[in-house]
Order: sequence, then structure tokens, then C-alpha cells
Amino acid sequence: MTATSTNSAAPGDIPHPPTNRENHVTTGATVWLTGLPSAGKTTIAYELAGRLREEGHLVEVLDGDEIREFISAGLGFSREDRHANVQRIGFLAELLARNGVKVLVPVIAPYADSRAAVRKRHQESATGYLEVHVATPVEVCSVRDVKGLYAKQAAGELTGLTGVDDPYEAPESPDLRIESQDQTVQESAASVYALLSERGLA
Ligand SMILES: Nc1ncnc2c1ncn2[C@@H]1O[C@H](COP(=O)(O)OS(=O)(=O)O)[C@@H](OP(=O)(O)O)[C@H]1O
Ligand SMILES: Nc1ncnc2c1ncn2[C@@H]1O[C@H](COP(=O)(O)OP(=O)(O)O)[C@@H](O)[C@H]1O
Repeated sequence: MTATSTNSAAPGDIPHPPTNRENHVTTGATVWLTGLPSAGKTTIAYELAGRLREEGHLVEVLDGDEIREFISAGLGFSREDRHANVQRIGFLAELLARNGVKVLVPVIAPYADSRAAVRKRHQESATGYLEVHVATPVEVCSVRDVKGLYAKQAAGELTGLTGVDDPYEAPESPDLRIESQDQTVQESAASVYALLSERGLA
């Protein structure tokens, strides 16, 4: 289908992203939310997804747990497997984003080289890409412990937990850093939305 802009901007108007006949916003982009388990990645992604959908954006959330049940079934948490997982998700995200979808990716992605490869894939097709570091400290994450992983690690029932006894290479220059322990979910989602707007993607 040919994208038809419904925007008739007068001089001085703030430009709107392009829309198609069904009035969907068709500027795709990937927002990768990286951070420790229980940092708030998934919660922020779904909050943001709701807001974007209300405004007519096409949105997909590539939830780490769901991906690991299906396209990354069989992968574990070694460095190699995490890298493979992140590259598969990066491939899918770029494909969707290039075709007009806002792709929200709440996935740990602990290694800087894995994340850099995903960014590069997007740059090569000139597809919007934002890296958001949900930088909640491990002390806060381990109290939240949404899935009980920190407790299991402390009890010796699990090893290789990101940020505890497995590496997390924090992004040095993310597009945005969120301190979720100091703000509400709505404020966190709003800060990502504001950045998308600033970059002409929302
Ligand atoms: N050892 C270990 N380390 C880290 N995380 C673990 C582990 N075992 C299971 N889980 C749970 O797996 C969820 C998905 O992980 P990801 O696909 O995001 O991880 S990765 O990017 O491939 O490293 C991840 O989801 P979130 O809690 O939403 O981050 C964890 O809950
Ligand atoms: N500002 C915030 N942003 C995101 N989550 C928050 C925030 N403040 C408190 N939380 C809580 O922290 C928990 C984060 O869990 P979750 O989103 O599943 O983390 P992750 O996907 O990073 O593992 C949720 O219970 C959420 O309600």
C-alpha cells in the first residue's frame, strides 16, 4: 500500500510524522530498553506502547521471555547464547521498524558488542534506533525481584544472574538513561516518548 500523508502543514506548524490511509503513524523505530532483571524494562515498554497506540502508532513489544519461548527456544544464558538471542531480536526489530512499526524491546542485552551490532544493523538501513538504559541499581532490583531470581541466586539455586554473578556492561553513552527508582512508571515512559518526539519519531 502506498503511504499517503494526511498532513497539510501550514508554515510554522510543527511537522507531524507521516500517516497512511488508516491514519496510522508510519515512522518506524526501535527502542531498546537495556538493564538488569527487575530494572523496569518491561513495565516501561508496555506503558509507552499504550501511549503510542492511542496516538495511532503501530507498536510491537518484543518481550524477552516470549522470544526465548519461541525464536530463541533452546538458548541459555552463556555469553554466546545471549549474543545470539540479542542478534535474533535485533534482526526482527529492524525488519519491523523499517516497515513502519515502533518496536519496543525490553531485553537485558548485557554485552556492549551485541548492542553495537544491533545499532549498526539499524544504521545501515537508516532506521531509527534509540538505546535506553534503565539504570536501576542492583540493590533496588534485588528488592523488587519480580521473578524471584535474586532470591534464587542468593539461595544458591541459580548461577549466572546478570548484574550479580554474570556481567552487565552498562552502556557508556545511551540515548537516554532512566533512574526508575526516582520516578513513576508514567514519568519513565514519558521521558522515552519525549526523546522519540525530539528525534522526529513520534
Ligand atoms: N541467569 C539469568 N540472567 C538473567 N536473566 C535471567 C537469567 N535466568 C533467567 N532470566 C530471565 O530471563 C529473562 C529474559 O532474558 P533476556 O532474553 O532479556 O536476556 S539476554 O539479553 O539474552 O541476556 C529475564 O527477564 P527480565 O527479568 O525481564 O529482564 C530474566 O527474568
Ligand atoms: N519508574 C519505574 N519504571 C518501571 N518499573 C517500575 C518503576 N517504579 C517501580 N517499578 C516496578 O518495578 C518492577 C519492574 O519489573 P519489570 O518491568 O518486569 O522489570 P524488567 O522487565 O526490567 O525485568 C515492576 O514491579 C514495576 O511496577
